[in-house]
Amino acid sequence: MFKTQKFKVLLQVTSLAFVLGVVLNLFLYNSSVSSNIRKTLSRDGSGSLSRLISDGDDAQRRFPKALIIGFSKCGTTALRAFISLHPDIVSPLEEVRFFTLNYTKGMEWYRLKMPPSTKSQITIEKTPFYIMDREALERIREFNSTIRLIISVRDPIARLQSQYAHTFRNVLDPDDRPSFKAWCQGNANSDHVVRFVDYASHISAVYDLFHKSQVLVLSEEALEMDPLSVMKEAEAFLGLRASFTKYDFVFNQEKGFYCFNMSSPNYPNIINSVKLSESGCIGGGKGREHPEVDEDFFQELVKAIRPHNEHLFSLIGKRFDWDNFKES
Ligand SMILES: Nc1ncnc2c1ncn2[C@@H]1O[C@H](COP(=O)(O)OS(=O)(=O)O)[C@@H](OP(=O)(O)O)[C@H]1O
Repeated sequence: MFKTQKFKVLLQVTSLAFVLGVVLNLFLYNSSVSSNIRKTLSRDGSGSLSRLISDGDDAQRRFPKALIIGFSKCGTTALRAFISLHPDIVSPLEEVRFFTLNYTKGMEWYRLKMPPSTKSQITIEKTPFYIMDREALERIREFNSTIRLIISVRDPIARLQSQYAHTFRNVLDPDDRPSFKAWCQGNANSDHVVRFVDYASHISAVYDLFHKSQVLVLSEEALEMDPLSVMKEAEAFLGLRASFTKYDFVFNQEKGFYCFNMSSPNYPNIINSVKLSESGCIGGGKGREHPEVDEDFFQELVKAIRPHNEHLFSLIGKRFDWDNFKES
């Protein structure tokens, strides 16, 4: 009898020790997961810790559910940066170029390029060259046929000027670089130039592969003039809760475009995931001076490009009132 009681006590003590051990282990495991997340975040700075912790510890690197696929020189950097203000968006700082240059590195390589996110957040990646590459678009469809795609377009002549300014950004002496006209005609022959700004042909390829409802086409001009409206459009398109406000953006006279308002409640969401100047503007050589275009060549470009613009407007069912194409 005495022996049985002793055995029971022993059994109870052992069970208690076992339960305590399990609880302690779970606690240690959880704190190590949290500290791993913290370390990951502080190392790559690619997400807001407070956002993740407040949403529980389900943070992990997840594949993008939305992509900004083009067009280069159409405000895609500002677009990605502004969207990242949203508390339910995370996005890698750099262009990953997975579906073009890095495809052979494999899906796991791609996933590990993404910042940690919670289940309720959406990861967005921007690589503006995807849209110019049919094979990349096919790979995206194979990756996720229901993915959301965001495309920004711009006045085609302004885009060409922006590309020229970017190409020769390090050639300071004008004698050392071709004129804008020579660059358009030589470096890239006229057909090539028209193809570069023929948004319709590239967007048609997107519509061949994805349902139109998965694709949002925005304009760089709208983003420049009224980022809040563009962000609200993107927010609705991505099915996000309404979080953008007029306090998120401030117009910077010196830069000539909207920058981040560092006092807005959403501002902490982009710290470390966007490269900013001290004034809260997007750096990286945006807003370079555009080259002059000689009048005859300008008219030639307008004539060659206008039909492609009309094709674009009928394809996407919306018009852009581009300065260089206004009928006088
Ligand atoms: N708010 C804000 N901040 C910074 N930049 C802005 C903004 N809105 C539009 N833009 C215009 O974006 C143009 C650069 O486009 P991208 O970012 O797509 O260029 S890139 O392809 O990634 O190099 C760049 O064009 P350029 O002015 O020709 O340099 C910017 O004018």
